[in-house]
Amino acid sequence: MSKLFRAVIMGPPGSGKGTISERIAQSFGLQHLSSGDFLRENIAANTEAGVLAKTYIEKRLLVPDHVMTRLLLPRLEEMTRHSWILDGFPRTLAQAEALSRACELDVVISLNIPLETLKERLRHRWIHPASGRVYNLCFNPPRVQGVDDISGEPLIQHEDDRPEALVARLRHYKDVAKPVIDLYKAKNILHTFSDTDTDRIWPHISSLLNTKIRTDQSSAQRASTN
Ligand SMILES: Nc1ncnc2c1ncn2[C@@H]1O[C@H](COP(=O)(O)OP(=O)(O)OP(=O)(O)O)[C@@H](O)[C@H]1O
Ligand SMILES: Nc1nc2c(ncn2[C@@H]2O[C@H](COP(=O)(O)OP(=O)(O)O)[C@@H](O)[C@H]2O)c(=O)[nH]1
Repeated sequence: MSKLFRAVIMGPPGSGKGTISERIAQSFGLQHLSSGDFLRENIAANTEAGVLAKTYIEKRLLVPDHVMTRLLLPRLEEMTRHSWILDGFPRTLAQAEALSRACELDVVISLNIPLETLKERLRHRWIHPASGRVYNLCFNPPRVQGVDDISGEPLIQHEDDRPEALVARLRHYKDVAKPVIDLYKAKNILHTFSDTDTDRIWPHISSLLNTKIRTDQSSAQRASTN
């Protein structure tokens, strides 16, 4: 059996984590687990963790680490037979440490996108709140303006995506993410990509994953034939 592949994608709001994770999921067959989408599913289903998480999200606070790990780690347990990419988790050092105790990561992708680009993207980001599907009026517009392609329901914009809110969100991201990035750098699994366009970053990510997944699979095959 080929070795399972474990990846995490990190980056500030608007850096393209969701967009790139979807491309990775489609191109490499990895399952994409977005912490934000998973929280929204739990909120919609009124689970205990969802009800609790909602109180923090409404106040624009991070959900506490113990709530996030109690929610996410069992979900990952259910995915032990799949290769996956995590988007939005881990967000803090405590979450990263809890994840390290649960499994070994192969690759961490960190997106480093200029502030002006993030502002511009988020200004044009439209979301289908029920599914988490994301559009951009220039980059990937919906077929009908203001309407989700699949459900036909209306799209919304987040208050937090206003350019005025972004600087504070970015500062917060940098403070919280720095120790996580340092941890993955020390483990030698961090790969950073810097550009203004997802389409220019994508070939580099794609060739990194091609190398990693192929190398891992052939060494797993060698191990199984020895
Ligand atoms: N790993 C996490 N730890 C704590 N809270 C989280 C985590 N992931 C998501 N959340 C909570 O869920 C909310 C929505 O998450 P989501 O990832 O969809 O959007 P975001 O973090 O606001 O921005 P973006 O997706 O643009 O980076 C967050 O604002 C936060 O309150
Ligand atoms: N113009 C432009 N928009 C992009 C590009 N990549 C992603 N987007 C859009 O930018 C917004 C933020 O991307 P998203 O994947 O949601 O980022 P996340 O917040 O890191 O998950 C979305 O509206 C995307 O459709 C790009 O290269 N150019």
